Amino acid sequence: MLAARSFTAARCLRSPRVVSSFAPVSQLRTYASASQDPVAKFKGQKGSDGKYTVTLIEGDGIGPEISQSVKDIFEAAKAPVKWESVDVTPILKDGKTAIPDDAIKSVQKNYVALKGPLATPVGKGHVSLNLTLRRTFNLFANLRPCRSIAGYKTPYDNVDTVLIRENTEGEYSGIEHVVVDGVVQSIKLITKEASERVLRFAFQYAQSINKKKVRVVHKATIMKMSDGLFLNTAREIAKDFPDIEFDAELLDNSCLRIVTDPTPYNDKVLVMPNLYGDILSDMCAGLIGGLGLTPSGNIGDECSIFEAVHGSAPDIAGKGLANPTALLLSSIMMLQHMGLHDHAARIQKATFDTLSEGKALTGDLGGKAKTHEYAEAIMKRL
Ligand SMILES: NC(=O)C1=CN([C@@H]2O[C@H](COP(=O)(O)OP(=O)(O)OC[C@H]3O[C@@H](n4cnc5c(N)ncnc54)[C@H](O)[C@@H]3O)[C@@H](O)[C@H]2O)C=CC1
Ligand SMILES: O=C(O)CCC(=O)C(=O)O
Ligand SMILES: [Mg+2]
Repeated sequence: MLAARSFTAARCLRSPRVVSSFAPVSQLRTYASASQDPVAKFKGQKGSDGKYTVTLIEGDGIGPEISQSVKDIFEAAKAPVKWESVDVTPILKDGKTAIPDDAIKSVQKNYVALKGPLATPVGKGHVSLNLTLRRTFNLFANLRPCRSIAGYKTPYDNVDTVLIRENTEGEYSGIEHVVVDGVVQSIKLITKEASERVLRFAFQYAQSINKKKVRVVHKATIMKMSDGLFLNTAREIAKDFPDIEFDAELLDNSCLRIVTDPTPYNDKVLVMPNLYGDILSDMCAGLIGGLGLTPSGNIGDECSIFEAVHGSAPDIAGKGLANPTALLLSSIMMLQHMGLHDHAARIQKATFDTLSEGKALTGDLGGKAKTHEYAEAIMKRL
């Protein structure tokens, strides 16, 4: 018997219309009732000025620069969004790193946030605020689509991977301690409940974008109990989705095969524990031109936070060199999630047209344009 809080197939998508190459998240009805449906929620949120308030966490490093581009492009596109900027400088609560209350209230009130990258100190210092946000809001699935950009040449022209990463536990549970001097233990926590939640999301998502296969990526050969639980839960969930073909592959083999030829992965949704998804999503970004291009959505039942796959890029921060596309595509996923499909489609078309024209590319894509010049080229097309 699966956990009582599990989602049923009846709660999943009702409208499988795919409107864009990225994530039509709003078409997934993983919500118990219409009152929990994000699109219904957002309709109720429309202000008297016709705009929706969205929480904005600008982030560190290149975060403010790429956030500015998104804000400028949204304004030029007349997207009905009002930004509510919040500070997530961590506070200590009962000796643990926590997000300030004002930021939490803002995301809870608005149901949706766009987030720039947040830097995590290596070793000593606060724990990852990215992971803290995901756990704070129970954002159980991290959806990371990665698709070739038409006109931008890479060794593969037709990459179209969709990776879904368990987002609240696994290797990133943050449970570490010194056993004795010189011996440290780090616990990989896998629960059936969290596994079931993200796996069911993966099957529903596959249906919504017309992918016929779901593949679990794992190392249950080595981590027999933890990855074994994830894999066995997947086998159980798969029975509820007879129209979707299910299989499994070992992580190391997946890495080899994807970089050798990603094409066989185009008809699949890949779902996996936290660490594997973190690594594989950067690897997939490398197949299409780098981290400047890949978006993501942290999806929860109550609220969702959209962000790029990349980090704060300290090596190029403050120089106007950052590519804002990844955050912009994340904001397009966010608009789709809110049911604002027309605005999403317009901004997406202007972005892809600018990229394929190739005249105003940022340095990571071999161009000379500054962050704002690339953004202006997109705005001219709106
Ligand atoms: N979700 C998040 O907020 C994430 C935060 N981080 C944090 O970011 C910090 C830096 O991590 P790194 O390992 O350096 O990874 P990173 O993703 O920040 O950068 C890796 C490489 O990609 C380039 N790059 C990344 N985004 C780019 C963009 N938009 N345009 C052009 N080039 C771009 C960087 O210049 C760098 O050479 C760390 O403190 C890490 O904890 C890392 C990954 C995700
Ligand atoms: O939180 C961090 O420092 C890194 C997180 C990360 O790499 C990711 O979410 O992809
Ligand atoms: Mg990462």
